[in-house]
Amino acid sequence: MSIPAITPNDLAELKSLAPGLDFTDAERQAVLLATGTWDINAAPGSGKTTVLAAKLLLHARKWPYDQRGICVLSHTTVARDEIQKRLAATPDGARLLAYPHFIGTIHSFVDRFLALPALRSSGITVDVIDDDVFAQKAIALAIKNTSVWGWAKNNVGVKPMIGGLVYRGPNLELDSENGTLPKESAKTYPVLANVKAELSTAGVFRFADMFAFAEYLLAKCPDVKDHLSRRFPMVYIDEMQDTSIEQEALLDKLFNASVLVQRFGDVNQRILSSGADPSQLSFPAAAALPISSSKRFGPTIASAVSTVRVGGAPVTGAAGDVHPPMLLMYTAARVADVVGHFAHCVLDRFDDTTLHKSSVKALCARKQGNAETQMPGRTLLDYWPAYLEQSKSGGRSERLWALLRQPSEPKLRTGSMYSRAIDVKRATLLVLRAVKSPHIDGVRDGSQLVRRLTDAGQDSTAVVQLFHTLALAKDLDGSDEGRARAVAIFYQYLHPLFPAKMTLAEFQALPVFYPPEKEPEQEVGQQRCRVTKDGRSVEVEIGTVASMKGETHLATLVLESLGYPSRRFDLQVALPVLAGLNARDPKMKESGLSQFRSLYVGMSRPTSFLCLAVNQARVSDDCVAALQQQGWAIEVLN
Ligand SMILES: Nc1ncnc2c1ncn2[C@@H]1O[C@H](COP(=O)(O)OP(=O)(O)OP(=O)(O)O)[C@@H](O)[C@H]1O
Repeated sequence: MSIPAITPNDLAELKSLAPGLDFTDAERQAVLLATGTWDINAAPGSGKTTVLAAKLLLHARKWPYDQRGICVLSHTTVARDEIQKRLAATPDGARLLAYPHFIGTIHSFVDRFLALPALRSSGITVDVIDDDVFAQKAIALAIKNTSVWGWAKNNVGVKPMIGGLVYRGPNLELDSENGTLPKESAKTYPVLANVKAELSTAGVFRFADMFAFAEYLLAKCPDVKDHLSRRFPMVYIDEMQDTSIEQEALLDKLFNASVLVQRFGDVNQRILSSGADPSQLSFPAAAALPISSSKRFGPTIASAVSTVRVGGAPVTGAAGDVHPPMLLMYTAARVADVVGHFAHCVLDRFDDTTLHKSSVKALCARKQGNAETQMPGRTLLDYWPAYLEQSKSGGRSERLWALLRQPSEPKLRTGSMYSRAIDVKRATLLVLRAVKSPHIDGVRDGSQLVRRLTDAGQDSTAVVQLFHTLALAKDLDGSDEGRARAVAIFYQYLHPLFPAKMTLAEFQALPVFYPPEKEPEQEVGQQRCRVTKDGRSVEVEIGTVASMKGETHLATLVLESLGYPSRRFDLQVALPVLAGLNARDPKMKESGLSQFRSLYVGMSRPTSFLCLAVNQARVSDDCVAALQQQGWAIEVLN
């Protein structure tokens, strides 16, 4: 089946189809004109999605089939929406948004064309496909069985394993995404198999189940592959670097050799699918087409970013240099001031008009971890102790005063009683843990507290009263007086649960009650730091590298972190490479390479100002001198 080629004449039309965008360089032209199956390995800020959307626009103008379409697959709905938005801007492009074409995530493609038909043909109606919902229901069902309940009580890994129950492969074999199943001969195995079967009948699934049902259909009906290949003679895949080995294996089974597949991605930005060995992935093919120039930043940032790449050609900067990059060295005692200091540097460099138009962010590869023997600068929590992402997996705050904070705005207080209740229960659990109460062994979640105390024959009335009191109390966290009041409240209601002989003075001195490191007014939110200087303000958003993938910032602060499992500090290893003192170890293990890829993503976000923060104890004088010679600004925070 022939697909009309895009010609140099078509490219000329891009001037009017995509005004303001520049596709005149040889690399972008080669990608736009490429027919056949190709990989496109494109640098950060090169506008991968822009080139892909331009190519689709040109296809749309001459697409000859009304029963056969173009299939565009992405990983995230953000990328899908971006492509759809660009196509919707022209009448030709808008035609690609409907039958016979498909633009969507790999998951939605698998659901629509394979998994849901397979389930329907087995008489199963889907109620919900959601990992969290599944996990909750699976655990609740499984622990009704006394053997499982007892097992889960003694082993913290059991519940996540049950929550992760999933089907794998064409034979729908039972497995778990979060742990190892018991042996089939174990008495708990049939219980888990029944839980999975029961939830399947009720239509409750995990996302990954859909891949297994897709494989099931492909094995049962081999002609599905030919059918899909006829329907979609041209396939584009965006964000290819984030494809897992399982997804890649499935994609291979979907289309036959007649289909032209073009895959866009950046091998250096592969940071989401952890655990897999990237060398097993086929992207990018040896003969990939490059787009090596970034439209985001200038040559200086480009050269810094290039030094931490793990493969491919160096990125070049097609925009202009704005400010020299900066190395900010801090002493251990000042680690919590790094973000604020960076904010001052930003205020010194940019006017208010520029600041209003764009974002300023601080990012770190690692959110939290326990490596107490190492010097600060280990995780995001060292730099910004208030940072706690309420992650989907249900991780909750470990900081007492953040949990007890009541929004000052009455509007925000109404309707949030549920989450307030969760927070005060968690706070109570933290206090009972801090006193080493003998009654809370194995309690991991504040909401289990009352039940577990009752089961243990304790009177939990006072604990319930404490929850009520804390939920309604105001201003407990913001001042010494408020915090003293909170400590007194805890003591009043909880002291019967304390170990014998604990005095009030000992209780008051517990580290759990230490005041927060930052004054609350400096914390705009858990993930924002606002700094005011000479009447001007800037807000720095704080997050992990993974949460800021794909973004463009005005200024970016990259915070050093300790890798796991490498147990090495990312910038400590990377700075001598950046400074040109030594090359990256060619035998570096995957754990180290993944840290370099995170740095690559983080350092390639800013248009105008890149700052790297590192503990002064981990940088050599030679390194500082070499960076200075390259034009880097150096600051010390001590
Ligand atoms: N062809 C182009 N001409 C002019 N500007 C462009 C072009 N392509 C992209 N840009 C601009 O360059 C910047 C970076 O683009 P974009 O974020 O799409 O790149 P990306 O390849 O997705 O980056 P990353 O992989 O780092 O997330 C944006 O400000 C975008 O508007």
